[in-house]
Amino acid sequence: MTSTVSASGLSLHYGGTRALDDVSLRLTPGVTGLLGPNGAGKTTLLRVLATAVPAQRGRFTVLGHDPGSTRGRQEVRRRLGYLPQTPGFHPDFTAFEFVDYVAILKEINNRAARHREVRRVLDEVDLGDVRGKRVKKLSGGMRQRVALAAALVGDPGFMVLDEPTVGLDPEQRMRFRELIARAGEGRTVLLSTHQTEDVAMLCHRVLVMAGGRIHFDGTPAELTARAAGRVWSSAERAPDAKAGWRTGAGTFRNVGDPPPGAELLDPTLEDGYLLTLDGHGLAVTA
Ligand SMILES: Nc1ncnc2c1ncn2[C@@H]1O[C@H](COP(=O)(O)OP(=O)(O)OP(=O)(O)O)[C@@H](O)[C@H]1O
Repeated sequence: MTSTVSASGLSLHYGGTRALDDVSLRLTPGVTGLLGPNGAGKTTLLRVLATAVPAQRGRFTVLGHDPGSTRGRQEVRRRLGYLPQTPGFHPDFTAFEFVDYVAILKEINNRAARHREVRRVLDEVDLGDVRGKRVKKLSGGMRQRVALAAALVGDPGFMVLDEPTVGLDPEQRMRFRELIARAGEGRTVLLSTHQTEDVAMLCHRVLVMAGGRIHFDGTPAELTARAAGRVWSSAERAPDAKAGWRTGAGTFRNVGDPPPGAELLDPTLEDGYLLTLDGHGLAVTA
């Protein structure tokens, strides 16, 4: 399959901090999850790919356009939908006004066509009924949907979503998950998240970052399989486990290298993720 995004050797240092360190990747249609601990470099990678900040080294293309030139950057931005970690809402804007403002920035100059597009994307995220409400009056989940609607303006071929489900309650998160899945039908979405469950349920592919580098690039099933035979149950705390906690049933669930004869449990994607981080200077002991 042809890649929507193709990046090689992306690096970006802030003083002595290597926020991005020689990152290469290819993204294809569908939702790709980006997991990593705080400070891993996820937001930096997303900001570089969204052309919000230039990399100091390396290059990338989006749908064949190279943002290295002013013209190329413009072409990339026309094809991009970006939901940043903190969408800059003007609190007095209505949902319609905010999305319309983004549509103006996206250079949809014909007023009637633009307003049609704003209504279309608000309907797509099920906010058609509240488009006249002020953003500050909406719930957190609705506000995130307004931000998603803004990112959907102009039907972009590539979408970058930075922790869009953070702070949402389970019902809102589930609803948002449906919308992300819909957004990923036929288009390329890169989703940064701390929710391993979202990745397990939504993504056809997952990247794990730590220390500015990508340490895993594969399917969710492959990430889960990394923990096969490495999750076990015990009656007592297992001192050598990399992570372990007492479950509601009173037994311990451990991740790491089990002792002989241990009662093995089915691994989850989160187990595979924790084991991937191990060995990259990150403690995973609970
Ligand atoms: N503008 C900046 N100036 C200096 N350091 C920065 C800046 N932005 C990011 N960093 C540093 O770069 C590293 C990567 O940060 P980044 O925000 O990309 O991580 P992240 O994986 O998105 O983290 P989180 O999950 O907490 O959002 C961190 O060490 C961070 O402190």
